[in-house]
Amino acid sequence: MLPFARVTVVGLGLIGSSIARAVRATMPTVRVTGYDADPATRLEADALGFLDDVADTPGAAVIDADLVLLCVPVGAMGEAAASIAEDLPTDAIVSDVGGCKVSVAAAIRAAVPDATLVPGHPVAGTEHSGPAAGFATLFQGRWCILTPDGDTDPAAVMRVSAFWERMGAQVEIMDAAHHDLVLAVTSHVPHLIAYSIVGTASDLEEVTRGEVIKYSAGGFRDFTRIAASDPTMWRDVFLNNRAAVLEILQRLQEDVTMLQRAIRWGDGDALFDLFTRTRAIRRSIIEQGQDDARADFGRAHP
Ligand SMILES: NC(=O)C1=CN([C@@H]2O[C@H](COP(=O)(O)OP(=O)(O)OC[C@H]3O[C@@H](n4cnc5c(N)ncnc54)[C@H](O)[C@@H]3O)[C@@H](O)[C@H]2O)C=CC1
Ligand SMILES: O=C(O)C(=O)Cc1ccc(O)cc1
Repeated sequence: MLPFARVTVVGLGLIGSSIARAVRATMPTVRVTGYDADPATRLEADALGFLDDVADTPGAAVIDADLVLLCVPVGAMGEAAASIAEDLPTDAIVSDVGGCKVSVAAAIRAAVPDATLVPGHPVAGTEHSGPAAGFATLFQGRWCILTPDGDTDPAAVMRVSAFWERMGAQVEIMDAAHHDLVLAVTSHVPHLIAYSIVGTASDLEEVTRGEVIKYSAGGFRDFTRIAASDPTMWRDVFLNNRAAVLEILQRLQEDVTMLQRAIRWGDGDALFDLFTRTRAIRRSIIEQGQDDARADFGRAHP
């Protein structure tokens, strides 16, 4: 039996449009309605044809939904939830896909205090955004982390889990604060490092931009992919996962200082030991089958 019959996606970008496509591919009898605050995006989504209906207002989009998925930037979650509050059916489940969970759950909860809320985060994505960038297989073999609070109806959590599993994801239930710390280490700070190194390279006066592009082989090229990620989305992630990101950045700074000392004092053993340890981590990721040509990010254990 299907967990939901009428799903509404609010925010029709990379993730929202991928969910709509994945539902069509894996649960073809489920009706998917979409809404986006940007009229041009609504038109584009309609033309791409991955929805059964494109609504003109948020209220019309949710009026008979049994699952509403908020797929907007983290900083817009409260506003998006408020826009559906009046028309949300009392028995509908509200979920989201935001990359940080504590602040997002609080913003949604404040806007729809009586709704059944099952916050989520599919740990799957790309550096692209918008409705044309989505694809039906995005969540296959990837983790989706759900962060319900202790009071949430377990049946609602099970239905949202079943929904993600149908789309090929593997579900993990986690405390929201723990999610935010884990993702700060594995996703948020790595993105910050990429934004930072690509910015530094392009600012260097003695190296022309032309040379940066011409000689961007290997590692630097990988950083430029990450640093091409959506500016609105990532600004919001950093502003909404402040404490965890700052804690991990502090640790990183200490570790970089240690490397700086090792280089200054010619301590080759310290460098060699660290590089040996990090190589083993990469190898264990590959052995566990988490590597992927598209992106290494968030592949579920087999
Ligand atoms: N991009 C990625 O790789 C991943 C993103 N996420 C999360 O998914 C969410 C969406 O990200 P993307 O799909 O990549 O962004 P996107 O930029 O492709 O799409 C976001 C859409 O939300 C719309 N929007 C903004 N405010 C709105 C509002 N108040 N009401 C209705 N629509 C509104 C925008 O017009 C845009 O079309 C973010 O919270 C992000 O943290 C989660 C996993 C991966
Ligand atoms: O493209 C990549 O490498 C990513 O890291 C994708 C991604 C971006 C944001 C998320 O919250 C989850 C996954």
